[in-house]
Amino acid sequence: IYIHDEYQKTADWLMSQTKHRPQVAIICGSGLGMLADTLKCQDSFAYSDIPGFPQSTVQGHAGRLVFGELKGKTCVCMQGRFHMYEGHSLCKVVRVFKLLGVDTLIVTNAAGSLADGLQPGDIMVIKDHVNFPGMGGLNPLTGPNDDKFGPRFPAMSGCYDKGLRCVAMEVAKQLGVANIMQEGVYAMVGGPNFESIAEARLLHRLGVDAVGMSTAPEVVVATHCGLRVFGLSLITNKVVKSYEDSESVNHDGVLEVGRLRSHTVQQLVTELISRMEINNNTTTDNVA
Ligand SMILES: O=P(O)(O)O[C@@H]1C[C@H](O)[C@@H](CO)O1
Ligand SMILES: Nc1nc2[nH]cnc2c(=O)[nH]1
Repeated sequence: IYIHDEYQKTADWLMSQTKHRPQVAIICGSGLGMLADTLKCQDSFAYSDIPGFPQSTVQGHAGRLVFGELKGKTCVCMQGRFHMYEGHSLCKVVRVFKLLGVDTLIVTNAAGSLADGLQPGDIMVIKDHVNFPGMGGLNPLTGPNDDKFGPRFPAMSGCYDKGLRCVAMEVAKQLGVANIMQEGVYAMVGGPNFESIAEARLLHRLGVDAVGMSTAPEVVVATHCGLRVFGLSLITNKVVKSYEDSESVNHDGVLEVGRLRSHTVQQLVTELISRMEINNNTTTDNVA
């Protein structure tokens, strides 16, 4: 879907099918979809039944949109995301969430670590990103700008909300997992292949802490239309940076670490949502 009226049709269809009016949208990363199962009073829709929605094709991404309540907040959860490497035009479904009245977007992903201090199983709160495809012109905001959503030239400094990052660190302390959590910079590459050693070394030298194949386009679209954003990466593997290292990464291993840590990620996100203050977005500031 590309134009405002089409996003609106999708939003209207969803609002005709569910009484939930979400304040928070959550996009679940590889192996982290279990979060959606914890929503209370659920209404859920297969992507294939939602007018205008693309299909999710990757193992570990169920392809369901789940509405429900979490700690007194109404949420909508994408159990399955759309990746550029699946051949989707860069994902703008976040705009549907804006039209549903969502105030805050939470994104999670699985990522490989380049930083020495980040081990598999650690959680990285995303402080900032490098959108490699976006910088090269594969940007979801390419094309005529729709002023109803946001400005032609949106700023991206501060796109990962500082207040929410602070709350997340407090929550980690409260849950006793502060030792596995730190802030860092996420870089998106196009995928679907994992990094060559030379690419890994390049990313490391550029100051990237974790690398993955998603998130940045979603955050760009969300920031463009005025949503507040929180993001976290579950570190599922170390990116191989040495020619002496015989290890190699694979998607099953990524999903396995997701399974091992999904409960912790779920607790963190749930507690963060419980503590967050919501600005009522039913008047949708940027959206006419
Ligand atoms: O949807 P996310 O970004 O969590 O998925 C990551 C990147 C690839 O899609 C996949 C590789 O294992 O996991
Ligand atoms: N690009 C990339 N994506 C990932 N997703 C999970 N692990 C990795 C990784 O090592 N590299």
